[in-house]
Amino acid sequence: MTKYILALDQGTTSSRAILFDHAGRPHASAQREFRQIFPQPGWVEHDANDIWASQEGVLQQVLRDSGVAASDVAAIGVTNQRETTVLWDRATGEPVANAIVWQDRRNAAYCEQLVEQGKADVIQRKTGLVLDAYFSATKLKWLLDNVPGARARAERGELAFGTVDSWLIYKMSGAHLTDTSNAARTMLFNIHTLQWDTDLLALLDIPASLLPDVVPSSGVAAHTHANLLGVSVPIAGIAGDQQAATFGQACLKPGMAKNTYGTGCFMLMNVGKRPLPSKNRLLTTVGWSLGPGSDKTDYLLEGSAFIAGAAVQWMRDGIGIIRDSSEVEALATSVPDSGGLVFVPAFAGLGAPYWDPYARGTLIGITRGTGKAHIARAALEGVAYQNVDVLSAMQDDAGIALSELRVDGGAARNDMLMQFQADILNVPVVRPVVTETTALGAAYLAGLAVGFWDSQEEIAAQWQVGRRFEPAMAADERLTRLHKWQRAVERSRDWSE
Ligand SMILES: Nc1ncnc2c1ncn2[C@@H]1O[C@H](COP(=O)(O)OP(=O)(O)O)[C@@H](O)[C@H]1O
Ligand SMILES: O=P(O)(O)OC[C@H](O)CO
Repeated sequence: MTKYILALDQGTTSSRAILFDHAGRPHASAQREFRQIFPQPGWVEHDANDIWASQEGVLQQVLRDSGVAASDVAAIGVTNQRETTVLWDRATGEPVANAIVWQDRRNAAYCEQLVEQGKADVIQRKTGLVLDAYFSATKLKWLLDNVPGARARAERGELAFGTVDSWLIYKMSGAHLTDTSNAARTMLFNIHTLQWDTDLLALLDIPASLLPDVVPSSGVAAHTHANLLGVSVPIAGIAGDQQAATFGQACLKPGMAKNTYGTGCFMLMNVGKRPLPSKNRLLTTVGWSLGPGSDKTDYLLEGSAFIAGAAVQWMRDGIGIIRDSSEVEALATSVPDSGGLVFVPAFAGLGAPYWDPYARGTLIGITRGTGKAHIARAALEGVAYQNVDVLSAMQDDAGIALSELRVDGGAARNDMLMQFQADILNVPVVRPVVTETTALGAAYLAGLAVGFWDSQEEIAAQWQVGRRFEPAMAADERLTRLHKWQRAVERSRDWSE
């Protein structure tokens, strides 16, 4: 039997390749950063060729460095930064423009026009999404309307659109497809019928010929070109990174939730086999489809905060109060508290449940005694406070109280942040042994499809607690702090003009 599943994790700032063994443990990994392009304030782009070059580079490197033969890889799982929009020429395989990244806000005004035209309700009903520039649809429309000749070429059937999963799979195999979890992030996909929605395509003037075929998240979808690895390997798992992390955290039953602390923070809760509409401006999204049809599909509720680890990066690169992200914990714990300072990390507006693109980062309560340690502490606390708003919206929507929150992502290695998160949520926070849960989720989806793993029960049994953080804050202190946080949030809102 083949020995490994190879997961490709294409994130916002880096591409990773990880080989997983039967126990669901990482055997070897490789990672490469790639270029971020900021052409104007609020715009964020990637060169899709850089994305592919970095991903192919780590794919080859992990096999070379570990000495694992491609013939020992049972299948490939692909997981990716979501919503980021790639448009390429079917004949040459060349992108027609830079990819527009999920963080890009260039279409905020157009989205407001759609809201004014009363389109938000129909969009939420069909797609589960809050009408926002975050999703792919308005990014694709922008490319068609602004890249010279693109619309005419699209109408002649010469171009292909895809999220990053589609782009990577096209480069590896020539197939043009995506899975239900990624399709659900385009704002063009009906999450009830699991098909592209013709009304939304018409509303946004998007030719259907651009779109990839939609396949289940687990299932042999394509095979790699033989010249990529010397042998052809099945591509058998595909999922957006946050959905993959939810699967990798084995949140396989309704009511189970995880939070990933990367650049941003993404909390997702399994709500079962039916999409649950949110009354609190959270997103309803496809988690994964283990086969065709909605009875094989798990749905999730999602709340995102756009800034988490990025606040730590800012303290390192922007104001230079730390030299390395790992120093933030020692600095923050060098003071007993934040000295009354509150930090709302709304650098890119506020995500769920506020959806305020005009909010901005706010540091309030500065006194003569405020020092850099207080700023570090307030920043970590601010990352955690944002999740209180998201979790209370989620518990209200789902009608349940969470029994524990599973956590992962680069900033989840920060023990102070995790303890404060447990305290302020009043919910136990649990960090697993394997924290590469995004890649692991993609590996599980691929491995289930080719019989490398047999069942979801086997996967759930592999999940192991690394460390558990129990809430230890008195209720009155928590409420006092949350009240102060709410006041700070109000001051951060509606700031940018
Ligand atoms: N010890 C730490 N404490 C807090 N944040 C950290 C720590 N180490 C890394 N980070 C943050 O984690 C983020 C990287 O996590 P990762 O999961 O790789 O993110 P992404 O997938 O979004 O690129 C960075 O923003 C970094 O600032
Ligand atoms: O690349 P990440 O890990 O920051 O994830 C980005 C999300 O998929 C955006 O929706």
